[in-house]
Amino acid sequence: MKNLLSAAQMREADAYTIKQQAIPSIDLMERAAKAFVQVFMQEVTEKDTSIAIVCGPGNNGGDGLAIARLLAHEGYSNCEVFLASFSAKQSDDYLINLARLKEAKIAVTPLDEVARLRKSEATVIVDAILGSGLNKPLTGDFLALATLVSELNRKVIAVDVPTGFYAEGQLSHYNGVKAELAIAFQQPKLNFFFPESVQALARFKVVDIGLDQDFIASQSSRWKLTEPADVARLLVPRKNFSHKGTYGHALLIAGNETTMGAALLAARASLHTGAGLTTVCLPQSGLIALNTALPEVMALPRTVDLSIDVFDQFNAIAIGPGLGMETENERLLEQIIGLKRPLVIDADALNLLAKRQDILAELAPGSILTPHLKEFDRLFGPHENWWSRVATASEEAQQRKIVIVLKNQYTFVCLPDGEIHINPTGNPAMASGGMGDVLTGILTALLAQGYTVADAAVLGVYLHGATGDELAKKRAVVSASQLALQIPKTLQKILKEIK
Ligand SMILES: NC(=O)C1=CN([C@@H]2O[C@H](COP(=O)(O)OP(=O)(O)OC[C@H]3O[C@@H](n4cnc5c(N)ncnc54)[C@H](O)[C@@H]3O)[C@@H](O)[C@H]2O)[C@@H](O)CC1
Ligand SMILES: Nc1ncnc2c1ncn2[C@@H]1O[C@H](COP(=O)(O)OP(=O)(O)O)[C@@H](O)[C@H]1O
Repeated sequence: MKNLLSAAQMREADAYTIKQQAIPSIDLMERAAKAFVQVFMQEVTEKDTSIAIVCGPGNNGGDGLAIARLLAHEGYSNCEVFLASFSAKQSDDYLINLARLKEAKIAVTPLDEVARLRKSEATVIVDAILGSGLNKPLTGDFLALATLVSELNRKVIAVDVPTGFYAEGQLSHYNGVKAELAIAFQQPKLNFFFPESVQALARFKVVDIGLDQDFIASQSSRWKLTEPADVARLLVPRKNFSHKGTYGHALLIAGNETTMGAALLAARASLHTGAGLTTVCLPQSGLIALNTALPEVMALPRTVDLSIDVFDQFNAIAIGPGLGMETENERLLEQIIGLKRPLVIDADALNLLAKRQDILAELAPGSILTPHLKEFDRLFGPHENWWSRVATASEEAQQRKIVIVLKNQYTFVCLPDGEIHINPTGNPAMASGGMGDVLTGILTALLAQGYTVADAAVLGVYLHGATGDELAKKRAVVSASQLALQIPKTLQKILKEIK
């Protein structure tokens, strides 16, 4: 997994690399500019596109100047360079690149008045005004320029980050540049994974600028990004001479009169994630549907006189999808939590726990909660932004020694040891009902097969999103049923990569 560093740690990585590789900072800047240009050329393929490169006074602006020279070298013939120097002091590497640009006979236009940019007819704007050096809110000329860049409504491609964007911390009242794309150096910024970043960028790409990998890996950071190599390492192939007993028995306590589908979806996902056996504990009225739709799955009718001993036979238990909020379900949840076994808790079970904090306190360590935003806030109180929500999730996970899977486009898997694993897979085609039920089925099947709680959570969330990504290559909308059926293909793909 990739260790995601803060902006301050990234500056240390820069400094370390400069020393360790004996590479002057101006050469590192050149490397960064070249890496940017490689991606830029894929984005803007027409070399006569009119491009405005707006450069601030620091190293972000220095990158912009180097980018302008490299683009001219690549044959982009219609570039204008604007200098947003204002009153700030210019960095050394900025000045070197300014001299190089002049040597290359490329003209620059100082923006002594911000409004001069308005006359530009560029269809693409490269935002190299301020980058990760941002240390105070935008005001004055910088704010006016950032506002104008956004207002011009051109395709804005930001160098490293859009001007005004903080790499981490709360992004409440964003007043910076609105970019179509940010081409970030070395690693994605933490805030790219937070929903509030839509105010600043539509998408991002990351380019490697060769900072010291060992140094980055050695830094202490609670933030991790799950990578394909991690899931390939975690996933265990099925063994020779194995049988259904080898892969555990998953139980899903789910479904109600009008939400029986949730139970079927979770069961379908458990089946296709490879649990040896899957049983659904559902109301009597769901039996025909279950037997018809999923003949491989067994049923445990959910009657009021259900003996609690019956739960001993299962290797992993989930409760919640489509369960319903009735008193008898609340009682059942209390009994199940009373078993003092790790559980997967989703949907209505989370909503019931929001009302019953006394039972929540009894939850066994090693349990997994899978809330979306609303379920999370119902459980742990309202949050004004995602940064504080994730902070609470991590604190709760540590205090209760549980895993909290806080679901979103980028799901945050908060572990009891304080690590927060950001999941990069998944896409908006998956934003439809039942998707969370499928995730619960996946997680329960992985636990039944003997994966540790942390591994099951990281692997399961990745698998869920990766399956959605594969389906979304050919579909604008992906349904939960389709996703559940496709899981074995994703598993096979990951296993092939191991070989
Ligand atoms: N080795 C390195 O350090 C590398 C840095 N690179 C670039 O360097 C950038 C960071 O450069 P800098 O640290 O020079 O900083 P910036 O270029 O982001 O900002 C310039 C200066 O503006 C001032 N400033 C901050 N917030 C302001 C505000 N709201 N209003 C007015 N002035 C403000 C700060 O004093 C800052 O140092 C990265 O984003 C990246 O683009 C790349 O060249 C790759 C290598
Ligand atoms: N835009 C998106 N990008 C990535 N994943 C998404 C997106 N929208 C939804 N998902 C995933 O789908 C699931 C939805 O869960 P949830 O809201 O509980 O659905 P439901 O209650 O309908 O089953 C989560 O795992 C979430 O990460």
